[in-house]
Amino acid sequence: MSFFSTYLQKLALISLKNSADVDHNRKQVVNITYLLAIVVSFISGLIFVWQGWFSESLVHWIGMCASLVGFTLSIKGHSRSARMLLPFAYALYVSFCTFLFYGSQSHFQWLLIVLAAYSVAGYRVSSGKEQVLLCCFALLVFAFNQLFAPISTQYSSKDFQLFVTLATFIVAMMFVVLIAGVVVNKLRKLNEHLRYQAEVDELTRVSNRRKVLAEAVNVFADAVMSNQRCCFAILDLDHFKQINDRYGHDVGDRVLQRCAQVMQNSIRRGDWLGRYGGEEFVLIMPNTRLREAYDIMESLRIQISDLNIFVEGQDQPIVVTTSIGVAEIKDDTLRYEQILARADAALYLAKDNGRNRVELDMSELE
Ligand SMILES: Nc1nc2c(ncn2[C@@H]2O[C@H](COP(=O)(O)OP(=O)(O)OP(=O)(O)O)[C@@H](O)[C@H]2O)c(=O)[nH]1
Repeated sequence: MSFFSTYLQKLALISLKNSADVDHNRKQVVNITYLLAIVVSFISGLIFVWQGWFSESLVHWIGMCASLVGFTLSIKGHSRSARMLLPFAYALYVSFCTFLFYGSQSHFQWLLIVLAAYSVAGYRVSSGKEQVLLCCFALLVFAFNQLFAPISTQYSSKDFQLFVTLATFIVAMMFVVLIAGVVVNKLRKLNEHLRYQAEVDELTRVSNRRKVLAEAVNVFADAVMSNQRCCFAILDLDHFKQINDRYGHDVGDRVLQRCAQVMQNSIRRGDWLGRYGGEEFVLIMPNTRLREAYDIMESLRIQISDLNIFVEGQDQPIVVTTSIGVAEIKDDTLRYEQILARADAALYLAKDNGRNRVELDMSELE
């Protein structure tokens, strides 16, 4: 079932690959509904041919052609026409089959329930009126079939009706599963997108201040509970204002991006890097002693100072340096903000001592 649903969903995405279209999921629902209609009418047509009911099988082939037309319209971009055609083609096909072949006792008319699910997932939330109309339409057609279709016909033996009932249940179930899959997928992607927006700094693509400070709380709590060490470092690019003033804000942005990239590439698994604000970054290093943190920061400082950033219109590359302050958790540290404050004090020291250097929190060295 999941194998089938994966391939059906992929097929439904034929025309939608790489689409940034906001209607992406609704189109996918329309395509899935058409594909299911194609499969149902095709299998029904084959069964009728196998039974020797050649002329009767025409109803199924016409149903299949109508579904193919709708699917083609949908993938060619005529979404509105495809969306409008579907309920009518579907209702006509179900009614013809119920009246002419299966009879109301086969429960084939229950396939109309698919239109209710389709009205929810295939239309915009703002199209409430259309959705209600479609549900009413499905209900009316269902009632019409239930009340006026013959209970059985010459084609529908008891066994055949049982087969149609089971097939109807399976198709309706598959449809609901596929549509639920589309909706859940959409919600998952939306959730991921919102989380990305909430946690990632747009310019540098590293964690933003909110996210990295949330991780600082976790790392600090873990360190306290497991009686382990952890270090926080604050990194600040030197004389960044001059870069902005000399080369412009856009170039300043590029410099920030390149430096963030270097930092991101050189941090260890389990470390957390985030943009603290402006040209300042914070690095959280769990389970790390001050000396080890110093070595890591020293290596990072050298990598940044070795960066030659070429920009258009400039013969000489831009060279940027960074000052870094590092502090370690202490036995009497009660809140993570205390480590950050000590790292900040060490950073000021690095600036005061001439920049492009790493300074450790002095209180640790006493
Ligand atoms: N291009 C760019 N500039 C930024 C961004 N955020 C902050 N800045 C700039 O970063 C500069 C920071 O300047 P200062 O705080 O004076 O620090 P500095 O020039 O780096 O000097 P020191 O830190 O003392 O070495 C300001 O000019 C801000 O406008 C940003 O996202 N993009």
